[in-house]
Amino acid sequence: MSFRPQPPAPARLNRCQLFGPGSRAALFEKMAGSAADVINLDLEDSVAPDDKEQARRNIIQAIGDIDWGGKTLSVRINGLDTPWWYRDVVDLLEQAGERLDQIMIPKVGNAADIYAVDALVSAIEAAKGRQKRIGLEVIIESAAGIAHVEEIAASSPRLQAMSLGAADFAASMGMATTGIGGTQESYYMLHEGAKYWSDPWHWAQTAIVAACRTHGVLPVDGPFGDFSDDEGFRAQARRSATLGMVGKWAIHPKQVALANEVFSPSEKAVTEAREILAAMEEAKRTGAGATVYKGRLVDIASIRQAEVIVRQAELIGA
Ligand SMILES: CC(C)(COP(=O)(O)OP(=O)(O)OC[C@H]1O[C@@H](n2cnc3c(N)ncnc32)[C@H](O)[C@@H]1OP(=O)(O)O)[C@@H](O)C(=O)NCCC(=O)NCCSC(=O)C[C@H](O)C(=O)O
Ligand SMILES: [Mg+2]
Repeated sequence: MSFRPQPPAPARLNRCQLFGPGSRAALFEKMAGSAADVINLDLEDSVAPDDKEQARRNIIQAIGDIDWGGKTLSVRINGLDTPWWYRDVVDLLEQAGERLDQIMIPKVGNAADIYAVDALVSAIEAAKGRQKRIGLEVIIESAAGIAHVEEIAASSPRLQAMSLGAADFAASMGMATTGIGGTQESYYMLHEGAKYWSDPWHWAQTAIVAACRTHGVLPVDGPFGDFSDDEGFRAQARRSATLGMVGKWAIHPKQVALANEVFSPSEKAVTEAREILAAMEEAKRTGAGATVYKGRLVDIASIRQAEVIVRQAELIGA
């Protein structure tokens, strides 16, 4: 470990972030009743320009009126290149109640983007005497965002989570696809006449995970567009979980259970992790730094790996 220890990410569940347009207020109660850990009420790309003001009013009212239970409640504001974002922040913080937990900033390109929102949020919190400090989350979904991912992860103590937005990311990078996440037909290796598909999202995901883990931020996989393809969603989510991401967005309620399934450690994984910790306790007692568990090496690094799984299980209450 470096002299500067790795800070822990926020200790809360973030297995699934369920999105819904702020212009469809009839969905809000259903979102609140879902099994998602995080709710994202959207003011950005799922809301048509003519509906922006009504969507903002709907969200402000729903934050106070609806029982959101123990969920993290987040609102995605409009991008900083639009005329709407400052009014989103001002109205939300001046008019919405204390139940709001987080603001999501889309299409961030550098640390200054977060600084701008942080400054506005800080001023309104002080002026209005808001008691709860609002958290921020960001979407990496542009070439500039991924190029500056590390400074973005380090940008503000308010920053809680960072997602990959596959749709805008693909557009900004000029990727030859209209797919939102998942396997891309043309991204394959050819070996002896057989195709082997590769993962075009992998490098961006690992860059996000590394930046987030360095600065104590939760790394999250964004949307999977084809909500009729459960196995495609599972495969994408399993790759993300294997890389260190903690959860995934749901753009339809049927994706919530899939995300919760993938991002909750299985009973078998939790049992193994606890057994590894017990085996290492026993090894330490006898002065050993390594031992054998089920025919394979486990050592002090295995303790840290097992602790990740056990901590997650404890958050879920498993
Ligand atoms: C995708 C949808 C437009 C589909 O809506 P709909 O046609 O109403 O779906 P269904 O008829 O299949 O709905 C079945 C029941 O589920 C309820 N429902 C639908 N959506 C939601 C929801 N989001 N939360 C809770 N409940 C929902 C319906 O009311 C039906 O209920 P019932 O009649 O009682 O059975 C819609 O799902 C939708 O709008 N999804 C969210 C879209 C969104 O927010 N997009 C923005 C995030 S993705 C993005 O921005 C890209 C990203 O930035 C990037 O760049 O990658
Ligand atoms: Mg987007």
